[in-house]
Amino acid sequence: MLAPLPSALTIIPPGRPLVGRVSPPGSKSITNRALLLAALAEGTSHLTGALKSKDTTLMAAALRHMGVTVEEPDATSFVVTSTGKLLPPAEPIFLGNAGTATRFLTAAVASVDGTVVVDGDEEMRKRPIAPLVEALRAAGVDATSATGCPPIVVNGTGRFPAGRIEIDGGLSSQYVSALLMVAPLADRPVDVALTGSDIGARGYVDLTVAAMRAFGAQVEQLDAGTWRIAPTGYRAADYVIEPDASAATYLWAAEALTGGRIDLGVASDAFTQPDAKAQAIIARFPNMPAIIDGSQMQDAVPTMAVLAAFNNTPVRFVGISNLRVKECDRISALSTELSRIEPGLAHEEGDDLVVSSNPDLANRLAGRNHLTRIETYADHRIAMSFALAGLKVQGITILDPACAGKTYPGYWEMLKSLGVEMKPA
Ligand SMILES: O=C(O)C1=C[C@@H](OP(=O)(O)O)[C@@H](O)[C@H](O)C1
Ligand SMILES: C=C(OP(=O)(O)O)C(=O)O
Repeated sequence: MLAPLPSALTIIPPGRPLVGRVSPPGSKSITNRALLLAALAEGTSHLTGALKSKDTTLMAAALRHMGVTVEEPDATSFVVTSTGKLLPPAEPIFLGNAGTATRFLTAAVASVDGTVVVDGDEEMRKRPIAPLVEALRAAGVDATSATGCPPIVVNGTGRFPAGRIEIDGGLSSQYVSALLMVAPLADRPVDVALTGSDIGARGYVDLTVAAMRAFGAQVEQLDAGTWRIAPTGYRAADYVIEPDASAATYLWAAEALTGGRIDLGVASDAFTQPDAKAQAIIARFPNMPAIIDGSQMQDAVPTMAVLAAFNNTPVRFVGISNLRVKECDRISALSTELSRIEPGLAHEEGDDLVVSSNPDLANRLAGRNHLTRIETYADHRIAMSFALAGLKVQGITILDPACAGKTYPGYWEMLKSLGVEMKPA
């Protein structure tokens, strides 16, 4: 048994194709949207296929602190009962390093009648939220953040302001999703309009609109950068959450790297999440393209970057500057940790990541008997993606493997179920 997880885990390359059936957990993005929308709806909503992980547990706990009943009848369901109004919590709401929960709630609590402090952990306190706070302020919400990052203090009046609200989603699409989701609570229509640069991962906004509609919202897209939201509020719903596409990328990559066959029980074209686009690129391994634009599948970049190290030809990842403000600076983390496996295996060029690639990497490093200790920076995706390198290279040792629990608590057990041996280091 791996539980409790050790402080470091060495992956033993299986030396054979990985074959088996794995059900990825529910989508983090959709679970945290559905939890919030159910909390803003009057009545009881049943969410099934949900993710239970650190990020969704923190969202559920925050909603409970604001008067919502969130029950957990089994490992993949939430039953949410609400009056449709969030109440002021007795204490600051703590959201760890959950970007979705922090950004979505910062806007949602503008509908509370009272003061809410939205806070996160040390890493979250470095992740920018100023564009969202500024947009709320310009719309008339009393929201402040001393540092441009959490904590944020929101003094709500019990009503979200109607009218036009402008937002620069260049740094994070979550700001746009956050405003869209609170908008049906106004007493007149709200137009959410993009300013400045386009949003990176537009697919996440599409996910938001789809979830809003499932909970009764009326959203009209006026043009590429403007959405009009009717003052309908939300109604409770029974909502099925699809599996997590970002989690699926590790399985697609494990399959590609080992020449295996892993049945996820869901076709790659059945996902509505943006990261599912990575499947077509991963399927081209070991002939992945020379340039990969990661802007529309940002959370899949760590997976593809580690895979690229074993590709036939070098890969340059472009359109990924937002990766610098995720759980850690992922461009720097990927470059540093790939180069720990072999010096020069990756480097940064501006905000691009260039992976030198070496199809013979596993053979070249085969005789090596020392451990390569991969720093994971409290970032689940760095931990999970570098475990893939351990399927081919001896001695890959993942520090703080428990950080995978942010979105995929069963990750190490899943690898074990496919026959991958791991030992504490
Ligand atoms: O809306 C969402 O569910 C998400 C949007 C993306 O973040 P940004 O919009 O900050 O790029 C993504 O990286 C994150 O994991 C989930
Ligand atoms: C960036 C991520 O998460 P979030 O922004 O929701 O913390 C992620 O899951 O890769």
